[in-house]
Amino acid sequence: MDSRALSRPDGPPGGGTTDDRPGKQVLSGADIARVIDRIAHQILEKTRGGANTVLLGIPSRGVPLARRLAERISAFEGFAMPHGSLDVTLYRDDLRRGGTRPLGPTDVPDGGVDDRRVVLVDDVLYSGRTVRAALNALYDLGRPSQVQLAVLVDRGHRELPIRADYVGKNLPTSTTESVAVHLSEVDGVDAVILTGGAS
Ligand SMILES: O=P(O)(O)OC[C@H]1O[C@H](OP(=O)(O)OP(=O)(O)O)[C@H](O)[C@@H]1O
Ligand SMILES: O=c1cc[nH]c(=O)[nH]1
Repeated sequence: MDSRALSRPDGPPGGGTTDDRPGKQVLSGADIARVIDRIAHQILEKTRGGANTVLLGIPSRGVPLARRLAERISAFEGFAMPHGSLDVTLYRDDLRRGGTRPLGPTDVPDGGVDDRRVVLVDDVLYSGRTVRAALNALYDLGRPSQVQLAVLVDRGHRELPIRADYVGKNLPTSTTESVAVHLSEVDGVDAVILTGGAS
């Protein structure tokens, strides 16, 4: 994510942030909670009640999102939804372009990924390069029966033939804008902020 703007979770809906920094709040904390509930229901519908399914979040913010989805699915259906994390750092296509990135956690639930449906979870879908890296990382762990993708925000501008199965919010953006997802587990607040664009 891009962290150039911050806002408290329940700022003015649809516009303005609750502090002085630039950016437009496109999802409040309450909006994010509703979106997670919706995606949790959609996952249940498209996975025959979550059968043989594992949620794997892509660090950083995909991990708490996967955990929240699993918690909501467990609350709705009364079973423990397996969830974990999948680091993609070593599979990124920009590794040789310099800069260092800390490794994130890979934590696969008991039973692994072989012959199971894996739902990858991330906060933002943009070029699709992170998801490409996640697919390579995943297939080094095993052979899932199916892979699906859930994202909180799809901002367009794909550079690879990748699409999400579950989208919290489709957000048309320009390439000069940035989408910053803030989650309480990482950032202390829940909000999605759009920054940048033509000045
Ligand atoms: O579709 P893409 O063009 O790959 O962009 C989307 C990715 O960019 C952000 O991650 P980032 O690499 O900024 O790391 P972070 O999750 O640690 O913030 C975001 O969390 C997605 O994973
Ligand atoms: O705007 C963007 C683009 C990629 N990743 C993000 O988190 N935000």
